[in-house]
Amino acid sequence: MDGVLTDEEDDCPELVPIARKQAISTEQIPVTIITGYLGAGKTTLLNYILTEQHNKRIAVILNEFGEGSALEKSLAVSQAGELYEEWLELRNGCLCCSVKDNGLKAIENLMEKKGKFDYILLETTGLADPGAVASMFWVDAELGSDVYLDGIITVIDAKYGMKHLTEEKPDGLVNEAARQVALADLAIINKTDLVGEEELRQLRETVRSMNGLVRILETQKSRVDLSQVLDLHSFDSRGGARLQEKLEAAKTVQPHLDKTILTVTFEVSGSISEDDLNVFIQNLLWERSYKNKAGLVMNVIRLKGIVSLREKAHQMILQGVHELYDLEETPQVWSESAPRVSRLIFIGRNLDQEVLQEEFIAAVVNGESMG
Ligand SMILES: Nc1nc2c(ncn2[C@@H]2O[C@H](COP(=O)(O)OP(=O)(O)OP(=O)(O)O)[C@@H](O)[C@H]2O)c(=O)[nH]1
Ligand SMILES: [Zn+2]
Repeated sequence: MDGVLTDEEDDCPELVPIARKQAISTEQIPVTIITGYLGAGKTTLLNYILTEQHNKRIAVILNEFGEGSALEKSLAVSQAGELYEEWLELRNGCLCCSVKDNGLKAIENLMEKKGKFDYILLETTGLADPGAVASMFWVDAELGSDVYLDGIITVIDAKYGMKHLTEEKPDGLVNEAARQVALADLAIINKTDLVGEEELRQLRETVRSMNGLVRILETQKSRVDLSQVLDLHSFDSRGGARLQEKLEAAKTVQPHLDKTILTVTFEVSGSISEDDLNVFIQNLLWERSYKNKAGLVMNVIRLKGIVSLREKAHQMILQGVHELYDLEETPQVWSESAPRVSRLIFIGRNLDQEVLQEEFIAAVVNGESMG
């Protein structure tokens, strides 16, 4: 890059897919995002984790990003029972960049003032889109930040969850509760004391049909086994082996309602070139050029995969959240004796398994015919 950076360029770094990323150092602090509809039990979960967990210094952040148009937002952080507040200044025009810069800066400021935390729990407000918050931590972690995204937990109300998940929004958008389930690495169905076994089973199946990757726990008063909640490594290569198992077990499920979120998955043998994979993903996430058989544009909220790149001896993990995606090398080497297989899973709306698989196969074949 040449010459002087203008203020604007300085404030709004360009978003580019990052292929090479440094291994996560032990210095980086995990961030777990806790989301879920109003009253589902997020705060109860936070408090449970704080009382159960005695050997970690946990900072709790209550988040209001992306809501309203106020120019300043506060970030409340509690540690060891004390509450601190940091103010975020949202600069003109570019909300996502401002939130990204300032949210992390606020956390870094806090660590300077209060000493390092071992873990950050971030509770979003009930109507927030956790995708925006997730991408803030996810992208920046790759730029050498102090924090990294460990996982997204969605708390679901056993009694009212089904109503929230199946609510249709008048504008045809995906409702907030469904979006939160689509993004989740872990779904906690809470308040099981309020429902019968059949009601619980239906909710569990609905959650499963929306998100074929999510781990589901059922709780009362958000009491969970902490080892299933913290240090999930859902966004980095340390979660690779677990992801491979999940991908092999995942199935495309036909949803009951056609406007709902669904999961589709497929596997394709052979290898794809990195360029062709980028084109496939960018057509899907950025150009929005893939449509289902009804002619509706596919809308992917989350994607994951283990992919065989022609250029690589190692398995690659592919991850996507909304428009962001990332490809990371895993420690796992492809076996010489067995054929290579790429497995992908997509969570979103208007997805068609056959169409996606055909597009992916076309990209694999394209690379082969090029030599
Ligand atoms: N019956 C029952 N009530 C519960 C359970 N877990 C939490 N609650 C209650 O549900 C209410 C809401 O819980 P919170 O933890 O505040 O929920 P939240 O998701 O943080 O709510 P908001 O921040 O307002 O969106 C509280 O009154 C809790 O005591 C449960 O397992 N069973
Ligand atoms: Zn709360």
